[in-house]
This record gives sequence, structure tokens and C-alpha cells, in this order.
Amino acid sequence: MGSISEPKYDSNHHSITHVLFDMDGLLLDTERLYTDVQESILASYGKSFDWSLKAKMMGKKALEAAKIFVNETGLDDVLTPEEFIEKREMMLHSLFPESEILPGVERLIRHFHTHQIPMAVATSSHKYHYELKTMKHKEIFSFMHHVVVGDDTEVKHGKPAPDIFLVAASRFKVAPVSSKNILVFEDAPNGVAAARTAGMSVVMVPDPNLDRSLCMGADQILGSLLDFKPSDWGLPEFSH
Ligand SMILES: O=P(O)(O)OC[C@@H](O)CO
Ligand SMILES: [Mg+2]
Repeated sequence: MGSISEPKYDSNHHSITHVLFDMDGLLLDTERLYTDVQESILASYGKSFDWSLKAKMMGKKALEAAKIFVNETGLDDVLTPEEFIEKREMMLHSLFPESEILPGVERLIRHFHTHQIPMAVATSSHKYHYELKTMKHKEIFSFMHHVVVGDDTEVKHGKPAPDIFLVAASRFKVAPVSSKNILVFEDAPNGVAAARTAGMSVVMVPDPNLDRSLCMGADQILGSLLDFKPSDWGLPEFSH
């Protein structure tokens, strides 16, 4: 799929010096795992899962997403958010270590690393899940200056609050001059809102099932990270 939207970057735009990556659904193909498992939990109650519910849950911390799940599906009288998380956990635990990296991720991370552009991860995933999901991808994640996880004590409010991106920005050894110098990569509407509230620019790579009206907050929308053109953002172009 080609580039879907033109970036809002122009010569007056602040130069990008630092990059923050979301993880689930952006670097790793893990949102698919959440979707499959949640679909199967709902099926066991004779209900079906849809993408408007998925869009509300994506990018949120586990308990917040679980509350949305039981309320919106009307299961709140038979399933508590904590019970839902426990059921989901039993199914996800064996799937996470097999998480795959998404197209374009490796090329992009190696490119930024080569050009010494500091990168970090800001994921709503808890530390324990981060470790499981990245087991097969240690080298790629080692290029990150740091990783901020959803259960980090400094992250008071989950996405769409800006906390996680502001905390991630504050932990670079050489700090960005301003949030405006940071480019965020996200797949979820909640994550895009968080980054925009933090004053950062956002490239969104949404799942094709996501309603396009929920993607309007992003500065640029791509079909995949393979479509990312660093020069759109004043960054060095790929060498091949
Ligand atoms: O912030 P990310 O990495 O997308 O994590 C969200 C995930 O825990 C569920 O949607
Ligand atoms: Mg995500």
C-alpha cells in the first residue's frame, strides 16, 4: 500500500531530533493477537467483537481497556475487568513469545541508529509483557536509548493522556529542545491523541480495519512503515 496522506511537514516545521515508537501494532504484530483472543472470549459468551470497540481499547493500559471491554459488550454483570484480564492472559501468555516484527520496522530502526537519531519506545504494555513480546527481537530493541512501559510509576495516566510520551522524552541523555522536535510513530487513535497533546508530531500506521475518521489527528498516515520517507520530515534519506 502506498502513502495515504501527505505529511504536514514543511520547511517551517521544527526539525526532528528524536523519535518515539509505540510498540503493539506498530513495531510488533501483537494487536492481532489481542483481537483474536478477545474475539474468542466474546464468542464464548455468544457475542461478536467489532472494530469500534477495538479502537477504544487499543493503546490503553490493560485495566482501562478491560473496563471498556466489559462495559461496552454488556458483560459487566458476568465478568469483572480483572476476570477478563485473567482469561485473556491465559491465552496470550503462550502467544507473545512468538510475536513478529512488522514490515519496515527493522530497516527504519537500523536507519535511525546509523544516523545517530536517538530513539525510545513508549508502550502501554506492562514490563512483563514487554519482555515476552520482545524475546525474539533483542537486537532491534537494543538500539533504543530506553523503553517506557505502561506500569512505569512515573506514567500516572495511560494514553490518550500525554504522560508516557512526556516521560519518554524526558529520559534521553541529550534531551530534545522541545516536544516539537520529537516524531512519534503510533497505530492507535488513543496513542495519536496522547502524542499530539504532548506537543509532538505523529506518523500513524493504522490497521486497515480502523475507521478512517479516527485517524484524522495524525500528521501523516501510512499503510506500512515501508512507506515512510525520512525526507518528508527533514531526516536523512535511506541509502538504498
Ligand atoms: O501502547 P502500545 O504499545 O500500543 O500497547 C498497547 C497494548 O498494551 C494493547 O493495545
Ligand atoms: Mg499500539
